[in-house]
Amino acid sequence: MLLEIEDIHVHYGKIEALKGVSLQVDEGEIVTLIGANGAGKSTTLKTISGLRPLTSGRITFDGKDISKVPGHKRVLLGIGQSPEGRGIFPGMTVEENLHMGAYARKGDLTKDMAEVYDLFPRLGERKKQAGGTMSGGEQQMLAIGRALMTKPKVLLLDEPSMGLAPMLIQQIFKIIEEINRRGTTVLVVEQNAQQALSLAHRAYVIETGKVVKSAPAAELLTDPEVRAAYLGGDLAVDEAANDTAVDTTPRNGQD
Ligand SMILES: Nc1ncnc2c1ncn2[C@@H]1O[C@H](COP(=O)(O)OP(=O)(O)OP(=O)(O)O)[C@@H](O)[C@H]1O
Repeated sequence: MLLEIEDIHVHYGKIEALKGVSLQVDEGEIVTLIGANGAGKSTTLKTISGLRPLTSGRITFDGKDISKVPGHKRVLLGIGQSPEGRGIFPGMTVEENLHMGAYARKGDLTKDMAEVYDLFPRLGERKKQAGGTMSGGEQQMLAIGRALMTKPKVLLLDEPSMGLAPMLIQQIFKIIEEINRRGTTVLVVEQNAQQALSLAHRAYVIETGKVVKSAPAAELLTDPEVRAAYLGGDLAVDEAANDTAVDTTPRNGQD
């Protein structure tokens, strides 16, 4: 197992945001964490990357207890995060932003930069453009590219689809799949449960700071409770809607 979180409790002042979350990520997997606003998804990722301290519980990464390891050292161990809201450096060019991702590494970055440009040709076309002048989708690509420059064993993605047009969402999810195919384990937090469950191997559902379900992602796509809460309806309703959509029989006098 690459990453294991055991019974973590996390507070913001007196508010307990995580009330005993446990989850595991195996090497090579794409795992997703879905849940409503405020459920604790982002907090879980921030706690894994070391941006939030644990009140109690344990995080083990690559066989090592990292619960008390500071965030900048977790990056060196192989935990890379693309944060919610992207957090790129707006005044720096695309190229400079990518270099920042690798600031703690020595050696020639040419090959790694080329790999990011291969995944995101759009970034390659815009190496000298300031990050802050890029479109939302391009900034999302840049944030993921920058996280990849840390050479992570696990890539943590917080809401990669946020604020993007449907076509771009498809594109970003395809790229995440390709990043995983090339060998990086992925833990992705998403509001867009349909997309996330279609992409991931396994999924956890989190509600008010607790994991309430975990299963293969494909199973959750047809789980009635998950459908009702996160996928906008139950399967029977969707199937009925599909039947109507493919029914091309002319209706006399109605067209
Ligand atoms: N900086 C903060 N200070 C105080 N409370 C916070 C802070 N950040 C998050 N919280 C609270 O912790 C809980 C979990 O928030 P979190 O951002 O992890 O949820 P989320 O599932 O990622 O939601 P969203 O999808 O809306 O981003 C919420 O009740 C939230 O209000």
